[in-house]
Amino acid sequence: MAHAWGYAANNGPDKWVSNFPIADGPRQSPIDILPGGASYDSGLKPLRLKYDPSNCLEILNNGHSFQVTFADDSDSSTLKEGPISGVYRLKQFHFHWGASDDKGSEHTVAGTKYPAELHLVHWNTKYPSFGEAASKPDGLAVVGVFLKIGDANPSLQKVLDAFNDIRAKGKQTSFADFDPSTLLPGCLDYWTYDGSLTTPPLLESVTWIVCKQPISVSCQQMAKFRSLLFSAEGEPECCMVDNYRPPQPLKGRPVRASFQ
Ligand SMILES: O=C(O)/C=C/c1cccc(OCc2cccc(CC(=O)O)c2)c1
Ligand SMILES: [Zn+2]
Repeated sequence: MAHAWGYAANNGPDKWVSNFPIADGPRQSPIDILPGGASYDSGLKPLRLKYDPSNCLEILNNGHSFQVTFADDSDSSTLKEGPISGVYRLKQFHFHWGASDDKGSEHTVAGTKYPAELHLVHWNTKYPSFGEAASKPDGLAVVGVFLKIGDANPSLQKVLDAFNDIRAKGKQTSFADFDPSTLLPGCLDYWTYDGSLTTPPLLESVTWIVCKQPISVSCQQMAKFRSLLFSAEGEPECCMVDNYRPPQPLKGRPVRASFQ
């Protein structure tokens, strides 16, 4: 029977280690990023992101978050350069958020929590598939983008407008012609470190690329995030909020900055 992990007191991040012992591993994510502790690396290249909106397939409530899934059978939506070698294909993007605006991001910056965090998940094409790549130390590259309360984000609104069809766990609907680069900040300065998936199976296969500059989200748009449900149709309604793992021990890992 699939392990029913979640974010509640009885199955949340503090309980995951019992079924996923790697939760106490040497390269777990997220982390608290200390800008003063990051070392500028002039060898780090700018991120080279190329996304094709026609690869966008559907939007899904998976009971932990919602995700927008992309066709990954060609190199038409890829991440190259930055801290990685080779070509990584975009598989999906999703978010983590809080019950209130004072929390919700997974990574934090000198202890500062943002109300939400976007993850753009890419897999290394030296492996045959996402599933294969997910178990390799250089298998995945996730671009993290913080969301900060401000003006309404028109690009994000296109995603939120699909929520009525995916309110409950397991619901999905087609979602086409969306360009995820419209969710990126204007400045692509980043921090990078070796980490893991932030949900079970917590595989230590992620090169994290966390953008320094946040994108904007309005209070009303944050309320729309919180209208989703962890629960499936016919179950007692449970609002999808606080679906974030708190920062994990750095355990001596270097954090590099692409900027001074
Ligand atoms: O059996 C299952 O429920 C899942 C199996 C599985 C098997 C292999 C990989 C994998 O990845 C899930 C995933 C993908 C992308 C990001 C994250 C973490 C996050 O939310 O940032 C988790 C999941
Ligand atoms: Zn995530």
